[in-house]
Amino acid sequence: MPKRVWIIDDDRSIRWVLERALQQVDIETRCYESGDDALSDFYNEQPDVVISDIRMPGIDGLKLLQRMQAEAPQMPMIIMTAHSDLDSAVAAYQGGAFEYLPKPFDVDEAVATVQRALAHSDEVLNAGGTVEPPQEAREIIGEAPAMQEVFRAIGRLSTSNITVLINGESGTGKELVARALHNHSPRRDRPFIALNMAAIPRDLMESELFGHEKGAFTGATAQRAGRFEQADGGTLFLDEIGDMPAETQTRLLRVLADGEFYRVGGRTPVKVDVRIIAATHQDLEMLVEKHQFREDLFHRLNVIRIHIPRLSDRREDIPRLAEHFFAAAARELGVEAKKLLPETATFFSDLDWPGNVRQLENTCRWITVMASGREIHIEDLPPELQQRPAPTAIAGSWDSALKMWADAELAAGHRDILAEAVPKFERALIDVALKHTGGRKKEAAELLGWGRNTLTRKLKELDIQ
Ligand SMILES: Nc1ncnc2c1ncn2[C@@H]1O[C@H](COP(=O)(O)OP(=O)(O)OP(=O)(O)O)[C@@H](O)[C@H]1O
Repeated sequence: MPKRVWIIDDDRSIRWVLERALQQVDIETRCYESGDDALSDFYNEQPDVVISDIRMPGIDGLKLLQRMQAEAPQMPMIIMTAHSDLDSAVAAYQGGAFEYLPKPFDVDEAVATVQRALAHSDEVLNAGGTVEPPQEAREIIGEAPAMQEVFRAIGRLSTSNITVLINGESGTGKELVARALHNHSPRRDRPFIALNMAAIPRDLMESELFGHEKGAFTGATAQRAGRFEQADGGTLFLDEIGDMPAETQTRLLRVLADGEFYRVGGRTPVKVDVRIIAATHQDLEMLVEKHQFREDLFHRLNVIRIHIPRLSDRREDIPRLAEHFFAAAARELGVEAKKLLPETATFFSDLDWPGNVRQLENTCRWITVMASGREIHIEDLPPELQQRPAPTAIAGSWDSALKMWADAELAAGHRDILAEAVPKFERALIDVALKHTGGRKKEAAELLGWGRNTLTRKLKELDIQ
């Protein structure tokens, strides 16, 4: 069925532009000059997505949002306005808008937003009505080679239903990748169910996974479907699989082999078709060796393995990730997005981030709340991050910071970049050497590996006092 989008704007040219752009991607559109006209139709039939201006004669876009949300809370609405003031953006999000588009907007961007809203409404329908965070919150950022490798794997697996085992430290984005695998798989229109083994009490695990019959145990007052049944036709994401108790491992293995199972206390087998994606931060091979994880189950899960690098192994992604999290935090909190000053970005990229992307995300949220200015200085960072980065972190990454700088310079159209970089480089080394020798030039020259005269000449050239 073609998707239907309503466009509501008193400006004819906007209606026309959006209508044409959406029709080109096979989206059915209907246009309204006023919110009141749209509303009276809305009580009879509803589109998949509404895109509406705020300021219009008659009912305004925000009130319209309120009325439509009351009628159809699951339907995504996109709010646009020429007056891209903070207040209307905040009001739009608080009113439950899916996205806010300040005018003038790029038409492609508007179309992409509508498509995201449509995908979101599909997802909500499939999830049985629970509202999940907007799609763009799940964008995976990764230009580092190791992340490109992950993307390629997602692409290659997009036509298959094969079992995948994801490895990576806590907070590296395992769940995000699992969702991406699902969203790019033939099962994308079916449910994605995530379950964290480490978060479920042992004695509830079986009933959580396989459901139970009424009366199976004290408190089982009604029959309940387990996660396997809920995920039928779709994907079941088993996070922290290394924490699965031995007896559940045995049951899981049987389900994977037979494609059927019994609810707790049940006698009739339940058949399901579920794709398993498992994840762990542990070394499963080692758990197998120590007899803490069944070897046969390990082999069933370990068909395709995706490794997600720790954040400190993809430092080049840190500035973009930070920017992404600042934008998200700003939206959540209804404030302007913070921006890292270049030296703060470098400092960020040099940190070790033991909590990986999740720690970076939390830090960006903390800064958004705590820092007063828009531009973030090193002093604005949480105190525990302000200590000097470990020497290995510095040694390992100054060249990547340099590369980032060069990249930005060239992207900005600057030329002759060595002429700027080399003196900076020399000045930095000379400064540090002089600091180490308390300003004594002869020794500093030695530390640098220069003759004394060379240092004197350089000091003059670089105008260092
Ligand atoms: N490459 C990325 N781009 C954007 N956001 C990311 C990226 N990687 C992780 N995140 C975000 O960081 C947070 C942690 O990611 P996620 O929950 O997927 O990690 P995890 O490896 O499953 O963690 P755990 O093992 O602790 O459950 C999430 O909010 C996720 O959206």
